[in-house]
Formats: sequence, structure tokens, C-alpha cells
Amino acid sequence: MLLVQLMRGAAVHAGNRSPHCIEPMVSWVWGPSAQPSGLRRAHFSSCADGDHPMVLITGGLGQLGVALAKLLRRRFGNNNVILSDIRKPPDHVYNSGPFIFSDILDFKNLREIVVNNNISWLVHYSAVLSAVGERNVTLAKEVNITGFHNILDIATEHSLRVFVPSTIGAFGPSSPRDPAPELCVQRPRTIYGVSKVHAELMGEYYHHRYGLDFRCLRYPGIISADSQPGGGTTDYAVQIFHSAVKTGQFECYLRGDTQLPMMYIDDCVRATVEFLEAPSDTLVSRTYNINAMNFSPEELTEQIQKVLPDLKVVYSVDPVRQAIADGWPKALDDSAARRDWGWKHEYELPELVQTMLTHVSQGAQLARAF
Ligand SMILES: NC(=O)c1ccc[n+]([C@@H]2O[C@H](COP(=O)([O-])OP(=O)(O)OC[C@H]3O[C@@H](n4cnc5c(N)ncnc54)[C@H](O)[C@@H]3O)[C@@H](O)[C@H]2O)c1
Ligand SMILES: C[C@@H](O)[C@H](N)C(=O)O
Repeated sequence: MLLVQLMRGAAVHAGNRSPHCIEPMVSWVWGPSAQPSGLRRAHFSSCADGDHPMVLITGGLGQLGVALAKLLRRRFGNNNVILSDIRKPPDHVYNSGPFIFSDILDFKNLREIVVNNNISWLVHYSAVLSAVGERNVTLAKEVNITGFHNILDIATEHSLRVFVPSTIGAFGPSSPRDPAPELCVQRPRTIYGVSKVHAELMGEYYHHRYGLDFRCLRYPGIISADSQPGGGTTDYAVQIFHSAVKTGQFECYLRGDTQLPMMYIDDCVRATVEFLEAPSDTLVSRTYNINAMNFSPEELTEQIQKVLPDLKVVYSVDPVRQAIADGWPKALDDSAARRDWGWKHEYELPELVQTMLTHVSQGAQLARAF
């Protein structure tokens, strides 16, 4: 039964929230497909009260939020992870666990949500992505910079552990591109990239100045079957699977040889949870690159054609997104994450293609059945 908990100015749709959840300080998390080989040792550190952390995810209805909430809820219990966004959730999300309206530009409301729900971890996913940001710089500045300042101040005020993703977009044409190291020149030419460099620097500054438990991963382009990307430059690598299954044809807005770093969503959310759980003293840095595979549209097409040989791809280059991609790295050096907190990806290009085609085909069959 769903329980609606009304609070001063904030209503959380909560399910059955259990106030007492006891978990050992060292426990286990599962890798993809719940295979025993995917078991990893994970450590708790600094939960609010020694129990499970209480997690708030902002921008939770985007490409990544629901997938991360699913994993965190399996780990910490359904009612200990609150998804939030400014949009209305689809029924299956609304019915799957706590959801709340939260506009990150509303500082007072955000503070109220954190206080009323005893939040201890904040995952900050609200953002305007690269391509949309170039179309609306004012909005990107507002959400990615002003909104981020609200998150930073509230996290500091309430001693939260705060996770903010950065991106390959935080590098620019003058950064080394193959691979981009952890530390190098970062002069991005998009408002998205500028706002992410700003977030990396401000978060690290607050860590050193105020002891804020700030954690940041530079994600590559993320590929998922269940959720649609929100207006980035790497979106083609999701869209091609849907077109391949539905029509057998795809018009690609990037040049065929544009190589970019990419990752399957299961690896992305697992990395995020493992990084969030890593003991503070293992983190030599507060911002890490993570990577899995690097490919171009031509290489992705070739791999899909091994399963769907009739797929036809034509290239109709969008100069704005091509210019963005041309300033991004072809690969990321993520050796520090592998060394410091044991990061290891599981999906390479062939597994990614198999998994995506399976999920997208099942989704298309289901849609036809209704
Ligand atoms: N998807 C990727 O490939 C990728 C790669 C690197 C980094 N990232 C980062 O990961 C995070 C999540 O990305 P995503 O792909 O899920 O993004 P997305 O665009 O799909 O979702 C962003 C969400 O933020 C919400 N939002 C916008 N304005 C808001 C506001 N004022 N208050 C609250 N919410 C607001 C939107 O409604 C949307 O649901 C972002 O910070 C992004 O920069 C994503
Ligand atoms: C790479 C990432 O930050 C996002 N998918 C974008 O293209 O904008």
C-alpha cells in the first residue's frame, strides 16, 4: 500500500518506510546479472546514524536517476532512497518508491527536504546537458551553476556526503585527448563543460576548506535501453539501437570516425555506488575519471551489423554537436580509480551491443503487444 507522508511544504510519496534498518559495516553488492563473479566487497562509512544512509537523488527522472535508484534501493531498502525532479514521474516510477518534487533552484525547499527526511547522502543529477546547453546558455548557467551552488551550500550546512557527476565534457580542445589524464589543462568550449569544471573545483575547494565529503566521477557517454538521453552529444549511441530495431535505418549526426569514451549504464551506476561507499581515506582525489570502452559511430554500426546485417546508417553531420565532440577526449585514463577504490568495468562493446539489442527488442515487442 502506498503511504503519502505530508510534511511542512514537502510531500514525500513513501511506500512503507521502516525507521530502523541495521546493516553490517562491511557487506556485499552485486555486479551485472547478479552473477556470483560480480560480487564485490563494499564498505560503509559515515552513514548519518550508523544505519543505512538516507539518499536524495536530484534530477532523478533523467537518463541515469531511475537506474541508480533501483540499485541503491536494492542495497539500502526501498524507502531509504528518494527520487526527486521537477517533472511528473511515469506511473511505474511513482509506484516503485519515494518520489518528491524538488527544484534545485529553490534553496529553502531543498533545505526543507533534506531536514525533514534526515538525508545523509545527496546524489546531484539535475543538469542541462551539452547540446541543450548550447541552445539555452541562460538555462544551463542557472541549473548547472546556480543550482549546483544551492546543493553545495546545503550539503555543507548538513554535513552530507554529496556526489556530483562530471563528464568527458569537462575537457576541451587543448586537453590531451587520447587518453585524457586525471589532471591536465581543462578549457572546455561549452557552457556544460565550463559548469562541470566549476563544479569539480568548487567541490574540491569545499572539501579542503570545510571538510565537505564531496565525490565526483567524470562519466563517459552513458548508454541505456530503458531511459532516453536528455539532449547530449553522445545520444546517438542510444538512438541507433532503437532505430536499428524499429526501422533498420539510422541518420547519425556525428561523423563516422568520431571516437568517444562510452559506458553501459549498469557499469555507471555500479561505479557510482562503489565510489559512494569507498572509505574516505582510500580517496586520494575527490574527482576521478572512469571509463569502459571507446568507439566511433562506424565501429558501433559494424558491431550492431553482426546481429542486424541489414542496418543502414547515413551520416548527416550536425556542426554544433560535431564541434562539441571534436573537443572531447577519445579515451579517458581511469587508472587512478582502478588503483584507489578498485574500479573495474564489465561491459565491452560486444556485450554492450548484445545487451542493448536484447532490451530494446523486448521493449519493442511489448509495445507492439499493446
Ligand atoms: N547521460 C550521460 O551520458 C552523462 C554523461 C556524463 C555525465 N552525466 C551527468 O550525469 C547527470 C545525470 O545525467 P542524465 O543523463 O540523467 O541527465 P538528463 O538530462 O537525462 O536528466 C536531468 C534531469 O534534471 C532535471 N532538472 C532540470 N532542471 C532541474 C531543476 N531546476 N531542478 C531539479 N531537476 C531539474 C530534468 O527534469 C531531468 O530529469 C548530469 O549531471 C550529467 O551531466 C551524464
Ligand atoms: C557525455 C555527457 O556528459 C552527455 N551524454 C552529453 O553528451 O552531454
